[in-house]
Amino acid sequence: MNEVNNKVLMQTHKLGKTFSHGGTQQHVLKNLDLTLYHGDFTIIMGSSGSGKSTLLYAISGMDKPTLGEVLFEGQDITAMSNDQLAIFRRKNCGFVFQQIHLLDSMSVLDNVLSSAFLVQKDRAGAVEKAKKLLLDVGLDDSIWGKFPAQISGGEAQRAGIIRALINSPKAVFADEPTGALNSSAGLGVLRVLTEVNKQGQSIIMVTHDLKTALRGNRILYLQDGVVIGDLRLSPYSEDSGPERQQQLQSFLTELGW
Ligand SMILES: Nc1ncnc2c1ncn2[C@@H]1O[C@H](COP(=O)(O)OP(=O)(O)OP(=O)(O)O)[C@@H](O)[C@H]1O
Repeated sequence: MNEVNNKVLMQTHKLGKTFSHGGTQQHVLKNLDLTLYHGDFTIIMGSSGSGKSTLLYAISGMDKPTLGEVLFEGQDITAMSNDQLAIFRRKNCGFVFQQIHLLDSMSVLDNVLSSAFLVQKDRAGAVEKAKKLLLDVGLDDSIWGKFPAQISGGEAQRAGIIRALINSPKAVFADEPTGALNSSAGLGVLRVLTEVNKQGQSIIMVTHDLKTALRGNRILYLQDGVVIGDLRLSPYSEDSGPERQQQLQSFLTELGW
């Protein structure tokens, strides 16, 4: 499916983000014109401080850019009020961060349902969907009633992903989602993301890690707030050959990664 994705999910026009530190201005994103497509697993790479997270927050409506526009399916989200943005995000976006913040006072299932009930009117349907998705990521009913303090980091991250997916968002935004996990838990998380992307879920993910980036079918490379590289790869599969890794490695090496 991913090879022919050409339906525009979002576009940025002359996107800019500037932070002020005392009297000094830091231009972190500079005049970015970018088009992202439905169904893609888009990876954002680049050196530390190049503006990856800032870009992710600006295009997902988590933060307001200083200049320019972000059009999400043609709708200018930069023109929205904070209240409109909050509703927009709830309906259209799922978020997965390095540190998953499940609510400590709620069980795993209730954490997922707390997101679902904000949007979905059919409560019984939402419960059924939550259980199915949790099962799909290997979290069975022995986990559903547990509290965050009683589960592992990998289990919490998978529950966090289901919370991000429960409202069938148009885009999932992930910032180093495996960064805090050991390699086997990280692999579990990547498998889930790969699987939902195969089913058509658009994902935009920031990562430093080559193995993680290999999951994507489009790699954007950011340097000093500008996209200087844009690579298309075939969709990931478990038996993707070494050429795919070689292709990504050469792309990154050429850009000075
Ligand atoms: N809220 C903020 N206030 C002030 N400066 C910020 C803020 N957020 C980010 N910055 C600055 O913007 C620059 C880019 O930060 P950003 O987190 O986007 O980079 P990154 O590429 O994601 O880095 P890393 O790979 O290290 O996470 C950094 O110099 C950072 O200090």
